[in-house]
Amino acid sequence: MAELLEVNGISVTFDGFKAINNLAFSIGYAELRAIIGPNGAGKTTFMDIVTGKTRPDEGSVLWGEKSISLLSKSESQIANLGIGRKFQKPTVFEDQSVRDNLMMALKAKRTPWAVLFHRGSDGETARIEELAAEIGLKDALDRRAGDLSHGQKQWLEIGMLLAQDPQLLLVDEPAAGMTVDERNKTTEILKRAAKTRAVVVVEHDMEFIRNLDCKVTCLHEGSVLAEGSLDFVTSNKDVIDVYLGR
Ligand SMILES: Nc1ncnc2c1ncn2[C@@H]1O[C@H](COP(=O)(O)OP(=O)(O)OP(=O)(O)O)[C@@H](O)[C@H]1O
Repeated sequence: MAELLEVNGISVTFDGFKAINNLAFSIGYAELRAIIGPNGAGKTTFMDIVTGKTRPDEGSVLWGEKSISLLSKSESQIANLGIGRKFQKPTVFEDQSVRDNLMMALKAKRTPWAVLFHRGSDGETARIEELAAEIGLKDALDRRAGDLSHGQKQWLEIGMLLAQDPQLLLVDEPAAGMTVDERNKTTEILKRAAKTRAVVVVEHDMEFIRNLDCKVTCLHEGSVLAEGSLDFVTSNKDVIDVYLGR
């Protein structure tokens, strides 16, 4: 398959309400994509479908070179195939250090066989330092995660996901509650991460999306309303009408 993820014709109905309506979406192997859309557009439901939390009533969700159908996979199987998800609220182990949080995430990736023969390696220490540098927390490795700022906790959680080496990372509203400086750093982290994997960012903050400088998909009523550059999407008449509630 030319793309990493190809979603076609998916629909989901909750109690007679069509939350996702014949949605098509695809993303390449190393691509950054922003998903926008008004409240209730179906952004969260879409991510729930990709991660196996919600099953569509129809359509296909194909993954990777072998076009594996994700619809027959459980949530944990999908995670193991290489799809990581970051929810809006950071969930780190507050009483553990940044280093230990990253270490736990690295260990979670290992197969039972590798865990059995694990002795703790230089390679692992180096990988933790590399991850900490990627998320701008190299100087905070020995700090208690609970003492980090909101932005730093978000980066730590992104680092914990990167430790598991996902091929696709889904990130829900990363900029919410961040200072301008934290937002800028988050932009850098996500752009860097997308150089070697696919990253999908669901976000309401248009300035943040502009700085991501990537293709944008606008959802509305469970379908793609417009797709392209941010300027292209935000100058689309249907998008303007939806955002202005017309
Ligand atoms: N489990 C559910 N049962 C019933 N309705 C649901 C369920 N999950 C989502 N919906 C409805 O489906 C629609 C799409 O919701 P979804 O949360 O995917 O939108 P969203 O684009 O993520 O919105 P927001 O930007 O507010 O997070 C909404 O109208 C929502 O109320």
